[in-house]
Amino acid sequence: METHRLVFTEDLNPYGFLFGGRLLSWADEASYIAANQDYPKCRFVTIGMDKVEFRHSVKNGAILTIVSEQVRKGTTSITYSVTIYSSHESPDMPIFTTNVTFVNVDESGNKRPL
Ligand SMILES: CCCCCCCCCCCCCCCC(=O)SCCNC(=O)CCNC(=O)[C@H](O)C(C)(C)COP(=O)(O)OP(=O)(O)OC[C@H]1O[C@@H](n2cnc3c(N)ncnc32)[C@H](O)[C@@H]1OP(=O)(O)O
Repeated sequence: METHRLVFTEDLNPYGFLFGGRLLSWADEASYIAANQDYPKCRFVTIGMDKVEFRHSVKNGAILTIVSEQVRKGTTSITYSVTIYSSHESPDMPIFTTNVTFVNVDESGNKRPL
């Protein structure tokens, strides 16, 4: 699944670049939407995100492309890779990558098979 975000002033940190927490939130949300589309009957919560590194600062006005793809299916969990590109950088050079894992839970919050 591919989605986009436009970086606004309210997304920036005090130095004038995109706040890292906002990027993590968008990565989580995009992969959640992908998982929800792939498994519409499941109720997913995020259990973990792999190591994250911020090696490219992102400026105001950048259009981000967020690509989420399923990379692993377990018993109760599902993992999505998230790759983010910026319109201010080369189109073949991601500015951020990680994996996000979700667990399928019941109405009481207990894990259950996919
Ligand atoms: C009525 C109204 C309806 C409204 C409808 C609205 C719909 C609109 C919804 C929007 C919603 C957005 C959703 C956002 C997503 C959150 O923001 S969720 C909020 C943050 N997350 C949480 O609160 C989850 C808290 N964690 C937990 O409750 C428990 O850890 C869980 C999830 C029940 C799992 O139980 P556990 O005993 O800790 O799990 P455990 O057996 O260790 O591992 C379970 C699986 O996870 C894997 N795993 C464990 N740790 C890790 C790790 N660190 N990394 C990767 N995998 C791991 C295990 O390998 C295992 O996989 P399987 O082999 O079964 O496939």
